[in-house]
Amino acid sequence: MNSENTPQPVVEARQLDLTFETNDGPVHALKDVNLTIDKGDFVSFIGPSGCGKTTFLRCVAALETPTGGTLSVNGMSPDEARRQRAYGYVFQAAGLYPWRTIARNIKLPLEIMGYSRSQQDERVNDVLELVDLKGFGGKYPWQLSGGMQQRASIARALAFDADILLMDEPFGALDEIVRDHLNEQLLALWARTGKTIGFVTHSIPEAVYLSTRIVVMSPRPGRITDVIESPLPKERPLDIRDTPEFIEVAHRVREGLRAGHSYDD
Ligand SMILES: Nc1ncnc2c1ncn2[C@@H]1O[C@H](COP(=O)(O)OP(=O)(O)OP(=O)(O)O)[C@@H](O)[C@H]1O
Repeated sequence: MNSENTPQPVVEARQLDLTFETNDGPVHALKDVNLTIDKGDFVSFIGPSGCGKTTFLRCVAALETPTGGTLSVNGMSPDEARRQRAYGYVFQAAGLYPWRTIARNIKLPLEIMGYSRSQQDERVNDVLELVDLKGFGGKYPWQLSGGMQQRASIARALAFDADILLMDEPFGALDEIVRDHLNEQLLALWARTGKTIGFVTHSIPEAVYLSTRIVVMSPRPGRITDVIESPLPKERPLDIRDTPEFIEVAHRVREGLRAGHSYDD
């Protein structure tokens, strides 16, 4: 059998639990989370506020420590995977340093890691090209639009050429037209690089348009209520959103969200 077709698990969560102890008592952010993300998957996490989407991504990135269950990333503990630079992380806000040019923002983690000047320049050129920002390395963040800044922060997360990209609502603050454009570019980047992507969103169309699998979550305690395998082809022009297949998947996601939603909050 072709090894390309054999799923290779990248993230494996089994009975994952995380309870935060707070002054108001324990908060059960994740309960019994079982999920496998395979190499090359594009997995979106969707669910109401507080259902643990960010917490799950942060566990994968070793930014939080689960209180129960097991979690492995590339067959290692999340901590080991972090030391090996297994992933890049894109936050909700672009978070670029205003006093550094775009190129020097991207270089910062590479400088800290001791990359040579020529390696840094090479990586910066490569990632700026990947996010379609060639020629903007010398600009300061304030000289770029919000969408371009968010692309620059994706470029920074790609600087190490990690196989896994974790993205926490990266386009949430952008208007819909810009978001559509970035969604298209992200899909093209994913197709070109074959990276494994974990993506948090509140938008049903965004989740359905981007993902190979959609993980629907529900709060109190934060848990997975549905995992939807997308039947859509890998090639996805924006107008795929008008097809019956797309509308059907979106409908299933909406039903899943409704089932897990309490309107009493
Ligand atoms: N460091 C923390 N200490 C205490 N409670 C926390 C902490 N981080 C998250 N929580 C709580 O854990 C729950 C899950 O939070 P999380 O941020 O993962 O949700 P989310 O689904 O990403 O929400 P949103 O869509 O609003 O970003 C929430 O009830 C939140 O208040």
